[in-house]
Amino acid sequence: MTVTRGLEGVVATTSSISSIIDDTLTYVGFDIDDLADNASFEEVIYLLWHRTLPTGAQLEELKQQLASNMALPEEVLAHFKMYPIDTVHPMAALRTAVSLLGLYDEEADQMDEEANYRKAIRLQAKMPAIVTAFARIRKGLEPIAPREDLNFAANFLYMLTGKDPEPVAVEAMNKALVLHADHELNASTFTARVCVATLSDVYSGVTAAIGALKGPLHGGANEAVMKMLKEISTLENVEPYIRQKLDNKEKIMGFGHRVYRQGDPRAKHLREMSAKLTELTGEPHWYQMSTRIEEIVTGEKKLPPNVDFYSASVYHSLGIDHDLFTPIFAVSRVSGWLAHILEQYENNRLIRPRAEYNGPGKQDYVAVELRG
Ligand SMILES: CC(=O)SCCNC(=O)CCNC(=O)[C@H](O)C(C)(C)COP(=O)(O)OP(=O)(O)OC[C@H]1O[C@@H](n2cnc3c(N)ncnc32)[C@H](O)[C@@H]1OP(=O)(O)O
Ligand SMILES: O=C([O-])CC(=O)C(=O)O
Repeated sequence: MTVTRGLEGVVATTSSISSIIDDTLTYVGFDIDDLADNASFEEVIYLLWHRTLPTGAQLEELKQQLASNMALPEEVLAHFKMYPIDTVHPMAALRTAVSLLGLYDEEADQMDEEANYRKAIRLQAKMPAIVTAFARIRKGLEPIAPREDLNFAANFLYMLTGKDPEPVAVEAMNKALVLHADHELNASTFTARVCVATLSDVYSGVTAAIGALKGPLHGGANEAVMKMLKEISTLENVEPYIRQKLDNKEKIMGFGHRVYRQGDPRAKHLREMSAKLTELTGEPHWYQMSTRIEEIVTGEKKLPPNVDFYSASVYHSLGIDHDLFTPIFAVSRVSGWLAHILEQYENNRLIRPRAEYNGPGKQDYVAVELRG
């Protein structure tokens, strides 16, 4: 047996959703740069689920379906109020809430294509409501109902704060959602596909994927980047802090990637947004520290920043609590997970690799009373 640790380079499926070829990312053949500059997140959801951009009428229909499915069942809101809110991470709350939603969806175990599509709409729509409701309830605030007149990005910000969001904030949030929507067979998407390849249900697939995204080697890195920036705290402190980490062979969060070699094409969009938003909020030091970190890490280790690095200072500038950064990633990436789940069902085969055994050789059973 040949063991490929971390399945590096292993091609486990075909997919028509997104591709990474020579460090270029496309969704259904559309370059991520083109989509980041021009597309709404709702258009991207449609693209990932239907493999074509929507007509005006199709887009309106999807927007309406999303807006009208955003509200959460009372049972889920009541559940949040029972959590030990001082210790629960919002990603854990999100994971549990998605699993819980499945209990209140009468179609949860209905496996035909139409029912699965309806569940995809409901889950996509409810993710921002879950994240924002939990964020408010833990502060003793009431959740805010979504507004049908706002787009997806604006609704997220509105449900979080209760205020009409500034156009610049909506634009940034929309772009961040577009950039995070899908990424070929990353760890959380693979997790979702493994789960539903047993013919388990959509809620189980998304719950499993949230668990995988939570880790700091994957989506959890964006929160870890902000923690690092806060620890560094001044521009002068960047160099000694980063050099000490590198000397200790510690990883710098937000750098490196399993697939990209020259760089993550999404990072430059987030870098630009970080420059603009930190200037607008009067906190340009977050951007200045970030670019200095980038100079040192790319210089010393030849490791470029990934999508998580500049998203930290972008979300911070939007006034978002740092432990909500990874849940926001999930609010976007659920579009990709759902596309992959539906694609997996279309042409399913159980995913079951092998392990090379390296434990003890053959042993004889000894009764418990005779064991030393
Ligand atoms: C949305 C996303 O999931 S993007 C990724 C988000 N994760 C992070 O930002 C966490 C930091 N980065 C990492 O841990 C890694 O680069 C990963 C997990 C993204 C990719 O991991 P892998 O492909 O398994 O690479 P691996 O961890 O084996 O690293 C290869 C080498 O580069 C080094 N390296 C990789 N990333 C970093 C980093 N961020 N800082 C310092 N060194 C690093 C490793 O120490 C290793 O060095 P060695 O060969 O001398 O031992
Ligand atoms: O593809 C990966 O391994 C991680 C990543 O960048 C993503 O999921 O967006």
